[in-house]
Amino acid sequence: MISSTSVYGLKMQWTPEHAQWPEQHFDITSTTRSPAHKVEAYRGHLQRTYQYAWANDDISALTASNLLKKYAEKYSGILEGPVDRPVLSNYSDTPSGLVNGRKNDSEPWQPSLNSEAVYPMNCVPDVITASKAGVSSALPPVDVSASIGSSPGVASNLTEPSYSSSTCGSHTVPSLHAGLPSQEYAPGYNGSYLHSTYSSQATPALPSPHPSPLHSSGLLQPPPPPPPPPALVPGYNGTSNLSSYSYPSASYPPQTAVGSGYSPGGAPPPPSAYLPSGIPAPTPLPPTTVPGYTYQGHGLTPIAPSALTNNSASSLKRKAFYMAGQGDMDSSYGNYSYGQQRSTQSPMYRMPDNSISNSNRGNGFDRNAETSSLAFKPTKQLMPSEQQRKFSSQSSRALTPPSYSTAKNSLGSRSSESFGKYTSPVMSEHGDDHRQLLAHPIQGPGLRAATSSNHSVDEQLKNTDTHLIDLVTNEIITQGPPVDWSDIAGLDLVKAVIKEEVLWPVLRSDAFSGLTALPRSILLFGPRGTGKTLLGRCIASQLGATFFKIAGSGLVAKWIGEAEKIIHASFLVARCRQPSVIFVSDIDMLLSSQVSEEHSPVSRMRTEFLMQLDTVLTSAEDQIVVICATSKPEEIDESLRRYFMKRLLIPLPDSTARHQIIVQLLTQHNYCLNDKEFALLVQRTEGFSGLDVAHLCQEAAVGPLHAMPATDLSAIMPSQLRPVTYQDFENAFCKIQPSISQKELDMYVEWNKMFGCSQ
Ligand SMILES: Nc1ncnc2c1ncn2[C@@H]1O[C@H](COP(=O)(O)OP(=O)(O)OP(=O)(O)O)[C@@H](O)[C@H]1O
Repeated sequence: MISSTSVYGLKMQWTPEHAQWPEQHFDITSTTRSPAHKVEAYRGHLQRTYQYAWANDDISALTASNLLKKYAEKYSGILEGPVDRPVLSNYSDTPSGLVNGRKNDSEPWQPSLNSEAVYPMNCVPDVITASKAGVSSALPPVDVSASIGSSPGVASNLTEPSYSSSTCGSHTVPSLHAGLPSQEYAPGYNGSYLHSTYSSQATPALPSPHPSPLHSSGLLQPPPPPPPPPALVPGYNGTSNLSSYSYPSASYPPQTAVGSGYSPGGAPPPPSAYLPSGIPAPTPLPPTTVPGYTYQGHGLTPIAPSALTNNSASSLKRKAFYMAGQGDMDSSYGNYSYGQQRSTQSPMYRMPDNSISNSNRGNGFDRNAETSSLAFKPTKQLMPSEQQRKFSSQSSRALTPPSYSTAKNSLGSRSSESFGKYTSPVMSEHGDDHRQLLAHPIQGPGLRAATSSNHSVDEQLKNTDTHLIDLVTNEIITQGPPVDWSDIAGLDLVKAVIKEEVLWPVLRSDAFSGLTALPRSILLFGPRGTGKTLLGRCIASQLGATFFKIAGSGLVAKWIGEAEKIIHASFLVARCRQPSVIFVSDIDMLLSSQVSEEHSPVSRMRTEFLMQLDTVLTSAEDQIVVICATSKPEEIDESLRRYFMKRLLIPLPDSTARHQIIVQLLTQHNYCLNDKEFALLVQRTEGFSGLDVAHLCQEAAVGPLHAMPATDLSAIMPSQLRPVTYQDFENAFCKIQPSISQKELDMYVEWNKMFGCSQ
């Protein structure tokens, strides 16, 4: 319903077209609206919206008239005021900008809803009074609107709506008075509930910053507060987020256990930038204090523990698990706390301990797993001086394997301590001749040293029959020129295995000490005369060991009554002459499964041998290697094969080895053979053992002698003999035949497949 009334003689009729009045009267020449103009247009839009609602309500003409009169008086007073102030404007710009409503977009746009831009309302009553007194003429809406330009709603609503309806008035009034500060508020009030930081825009949806005059006069009931807009504050999600904070109430007990900076004395928390003015910042929950986890910040006081949430409790449980259960593994986290020195107990920071026992030194392997853990201990740093001296001094007497020549000086040597450790002082004290024979010819000064560990051996040696010692010294210990690897033709695979698995564990017992199954006993099996004994001598030479050669056949045939004692004495002396290599040929004579009589000499001999062998195998300190050889491995009791950790087949020499053997043997003589004849010799010696080839060469070498008249043999010089020719070998072949049958060879191959350790 459109109502009309007459106010001061003016016939006014309100129509919706009035809402478009600002646009009709503004001097809009530019198509690009200034910010001010945009705001005014938006305000006009809102005004029209609410005015339609108001216009549809029935109000009395008297009410409309009174309201219009009242507003006319107000605004006429303002217009006639002495100072042209942007009271009603949302702009804090110059008046010129207010008048034309233009503002360049490039110019800074200042919000009006701040304390500086709002004109104090204490001047309004004055101007109203002055208006009542001197100005009675009603101003046309045009003039009023022009003066207040930015408030079309006011200009077009000089006739106050009825406000009888609370439904529409509740929204209309705030919009009408958005820029009208009330004198009921303090001058400093900026008209906003929000902090000045966030009140950058005025929006109709905002709750009324202050009650309208109609509210103050009781004409209107205070409208229910509208819900706050969700996006009033950029980056701040309304009040919903605020609810998640623990706003301390007035009675909130002061935090006494928070660190500095959080007002431990109960002072109010500093205001937060994201909170309205006057509202203290939410008191942060005190950080949880983990038992055992000393969180000590720099300059912060300890934080009292608080109840743990499920998540934090689970996290602490995991941390406690790692701290307790896996402390050994990664205790660097669990045991480490701020302000605490890194513990040396942690393997991560554990420094090499030079005070570890000698048994753990030098080999790079730490037997004490509990203490070593994951720490890497450089071998060089932990190599004790005594170990270095031990192996550096071994070069004086040990022959290093040729292929390991680079290690010869550093590793292929033995110290005097190692020899002296097991050298019996009895030999030097008593001065017995037979005991002096026990001394190794190249053993050196180590014989004069003695340690407490060999006292038991010395006592046993004292109690041993001197006859046995003499026997061992004269018959068992074999002295001779050292044998080099190059002296053994062929057998490359066997030699490599022996070097790797027999020699080095003895030469570097420290490095191989962690292994429990060191091959201290090996079995060489194969045809006779293939170099088994030669290998034994070579091993002893490379180790610088005393070589004990015990012939099983001789024990049984020659010393059957004393075989048991001879074996005992041999091992006893071997312990005194370490390192020692005990070579037992024809071991099948001792370990044959055919021995059935329990208390026979052979049985007792075997028992003694196995007992001594077991002692060697279980002793970590003895440097004794037992090498047994047999050409009848199939006769060894199968229950005793386990005593030999390595069972190596020593086959017949191949063509290359035979050629090498022939050359080696002929170099001692004057011979005349071309390559073709050498090739024929190699070919014709197929199936010969090394010993057979040696016999062939010996037979061929005596050919020149056989050609000499018997009368000249007594006076002829070796240089006068003719050279050995191929014809001599032809003659030798008539006498020397292969000693190994094909059947035997097949047996070795089969046995090697079943029990051998090499192919
Ligand atoms: N591989 C070889 N290289 C050089 N010479 C060898 C080789 N094999 C055997 N001989 C010669 O044969 C001889 C006998 O060798 P050796 O005694 O080592 O054989 P064996 O296998 O021990 O014999 P048996 O089983 O009868 O004891 C050696 O002195 C050597 O001259």
